[in-house]
Amino acid sequence: MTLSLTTPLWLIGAGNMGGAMLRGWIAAGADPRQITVVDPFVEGLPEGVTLHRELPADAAPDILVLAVKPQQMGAVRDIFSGSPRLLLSILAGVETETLSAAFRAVSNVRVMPNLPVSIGEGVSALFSDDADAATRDEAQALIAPLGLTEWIAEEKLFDAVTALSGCGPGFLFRFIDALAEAGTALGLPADQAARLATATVKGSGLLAAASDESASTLADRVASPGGSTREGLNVLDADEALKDLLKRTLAASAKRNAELAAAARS
Ligand SMILES: NC(=O)C1=CN([C@@H]2O[C@H](COP(=O)(O)OP(=O)(O)OC[C@H]3O[C@@H](n4cnc5c(N)ncnc54)[C@H](O)[C@@H]3O)[C@@H](O)[C@H]2O)C=CC1
Ligand SMILES: O=C(O)[C@@H]1CCC=N1
Repeated sequence: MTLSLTTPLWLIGAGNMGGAMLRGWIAAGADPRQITVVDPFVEGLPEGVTLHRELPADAAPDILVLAVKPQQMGAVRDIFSGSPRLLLSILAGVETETLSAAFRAVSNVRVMPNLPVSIGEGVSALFSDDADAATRDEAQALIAPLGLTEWIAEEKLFDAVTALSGCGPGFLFRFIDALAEAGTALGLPADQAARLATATVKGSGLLAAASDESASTLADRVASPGGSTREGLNVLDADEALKDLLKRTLAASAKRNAELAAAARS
């Protein structure tokens, strides 16, 4: 899916996530000359992108993508005098009402992307309660080249999608590390175990995405009756150990998003 920017886009904050979206957009064909970044510290931006260390006084962005940390939103709001037509915010836990009061955009769309957007394989959840159909289509066209996009019906579910797909890559990277370490504990060289673990997660994810069968059925296909996968699954399934661990993991992330929202409201 290619991206053609028809209007200039301003990206405020190009760190881990803003930078990943920027790379994803340019890889998808966006003209870097249509993109302006405002970031006091970022280095190594793609060629052709305009960089300002601070927001110029006469800046009047049409599309503003806000990608600073929630705790940095106040500093951006205080120097921002214009009213963008469309605000896309990726700030975890900062609600539409807070964004709308701070930036006075005509339309506000919350987006929760994840890190694989940099290679067009991300997941982005979107929510808006004030964008009309054409503006929602515009937001969708901007985000869809970065991977799967899903509109969320209620803003209260945003903390849940943030925990699942926004934070999810962090949990999966940890899983890859743990899988590799477990292989090393059985005697494999560490670098080889890391390659095997990474490729196993990659291939399994691709297969799950391409298959009509559920992940649960696919797990059963790996587990031959009386074989060794079943013995391993029995460990993960005992007392729902893995399910319980992930429920607690996502609940902790969702709780933190709610705390960030409360802090941003005040
Ligand atoms: N890292 C991730 O995987 C994800 C992050 N997010 C959201 O993305 C936002 C940014 O997170 P990260 O990229 O991880 O943080 P980060 O710290 O890597 O990036 C923040 C960027 O903002 C810049 N910045 C700081 N003050 C600024 C200002 N006044 N004006 C302009 N730029 C300023 C910093 O120099 C930095 O480059 C957060 O709100 C987070 O909730 C959302 C989904 C996933
Ligand atoms: O850790 C964070 O707060 C952000 C939100 C989703 C992923 N990273």
